[in-house]
Amino acid sequence: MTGHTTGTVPPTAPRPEAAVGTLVLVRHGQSTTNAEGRFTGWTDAPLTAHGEREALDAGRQLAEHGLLPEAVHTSLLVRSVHSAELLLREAGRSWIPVHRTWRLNERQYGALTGRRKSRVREEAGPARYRAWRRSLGGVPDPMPEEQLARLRADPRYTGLRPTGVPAAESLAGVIARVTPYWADVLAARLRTGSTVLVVAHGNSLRALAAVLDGLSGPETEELNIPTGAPLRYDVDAALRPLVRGGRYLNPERARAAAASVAAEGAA
Ligand SMILES: O=C(O)[C@@H](CO)OP(=O)(O)O
Repeated sequence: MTGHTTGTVPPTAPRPEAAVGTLVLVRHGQSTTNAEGRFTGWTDAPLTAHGEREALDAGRQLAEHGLLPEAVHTSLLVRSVHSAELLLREAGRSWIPVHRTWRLNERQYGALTGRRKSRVREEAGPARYRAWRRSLGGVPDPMPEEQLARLRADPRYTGLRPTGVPAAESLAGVIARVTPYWADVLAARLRTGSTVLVVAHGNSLRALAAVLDGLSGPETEELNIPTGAPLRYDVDAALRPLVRGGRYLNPERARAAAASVAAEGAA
């Protein structure tokens, strides 16, 4: 594994003039369940070798663009934690402060957790499958009790009491839990002129983008975020993105990969 060492530390690139802070969003690298085409949600799935390479590559891209974060925010799920570690090692920024929160966790996919997307689509039909997967309000059936009890007993979720781990979530629910983290933590850091990195999940990042860009329901439904592709948002003093939707550091790769995410389950 390579990494930047003293002497090869890349320079910080200047921000566009109107920008106050920079937010970089990265979805974790490919996980084993992504590779198998299964819903993952709040379960822990390790990165595949390909996913590790994606995380390293994201770190290289950040370094090449002089995008050097001053802090990183991850979920409590290991695919996000490990991706951030690999990325930061490669970017020469392993030493920056780390903040972890359940608010950035993937959507709780309830009864769909662990199920093959193609099978669910076949059983439920494309319209219900799409509503569960991409609409704002679609909530899958609750997670079976035993599985939910195990998740609720996980020490990493002690901080969630008294409301507890949800049995299933809609994207609107994810937006509701991500919004306070945006307003109280991320926005506050960006206002001080920081470059802030968030390494999280397809749906928690869709939620964050929906808040940042003020996306409509249909726009949110169309949004798909590929693994390991850094998405840069420069924000002005009112924390509005200078470019709506942000800019992928590698737009061509990101466009193709987002189309594959959208098509998951249909092949
Ligand atoms: O399975 C999941 O938890 C998510 C992200 O991988 O899937 P989807 O993209 O279908 O929302």
